[in-house]
Amino acid sequence: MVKQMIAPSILSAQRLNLQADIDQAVAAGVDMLHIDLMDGVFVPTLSFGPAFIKDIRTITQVPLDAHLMVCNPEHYLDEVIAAGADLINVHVESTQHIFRLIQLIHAAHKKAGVVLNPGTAVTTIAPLLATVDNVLVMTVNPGFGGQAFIDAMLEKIQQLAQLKAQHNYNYTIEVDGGINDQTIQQCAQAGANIFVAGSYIFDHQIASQIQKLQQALK
Ligand SMILES: O=C(CO)[C@@H](O)[C@H](O)COP(=O)(O)O
Ligand SMILES: [Co+2]
Repeated sequence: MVKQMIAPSILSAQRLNLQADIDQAVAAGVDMLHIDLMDGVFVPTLSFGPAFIKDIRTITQVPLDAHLMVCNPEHYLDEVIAAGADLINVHVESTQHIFRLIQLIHAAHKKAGVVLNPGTAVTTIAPLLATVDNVLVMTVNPGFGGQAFIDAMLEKIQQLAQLKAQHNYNYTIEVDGGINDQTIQQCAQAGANIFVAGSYIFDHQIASQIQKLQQALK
């Protein structure tokens, strides 16, 4: 049985009080921190760049999950690797050479994930499933925190779980967007193992929100 992991998305944390928010999340026992890189082109918003991952690396030992929402992810990969990300998630829609990127991430001894926008079918990444360590299913349209979970994504999670069981693949299934104490249960039942939550955690009392998510997974 794969471990269930909670990964707060620090996009929703207080920027001017980030270290305190991260410390609270880590003290509450989260498994990973999720960092959204946005370039204003692949998604209409700007967020953090690779240098930011490096800064976060200096304040915590918790594994770092880099979610690249950028065009030409190959331009940023070396920097993201050097910054200390542990899992690097690349959108299949963002590059013509997803396989090469997965190979480069593996060559750097990092975990490689492929991300699917809500409109992208699982069949698109069928040739990658034997190779990747993680499949990230976007459960909202990427670009913003605080959006509502798209229910139709549950079927995608189920498909990935079925394919994994059928072929004995090794990837984890991560969900990102609209995760709360209800949707986390639906995703877990569908077969997801890594749960990213931003606004649900950081818009309220951090420790108690994390506890509610942990409780919902029991
Ligand atoms: O990648 C993204 C958004 O594009 C996410 O990681 C968000 O940060 C999730 O925020 P919530 O939906 O949980 O508020
Ligand atoms: Co994300």
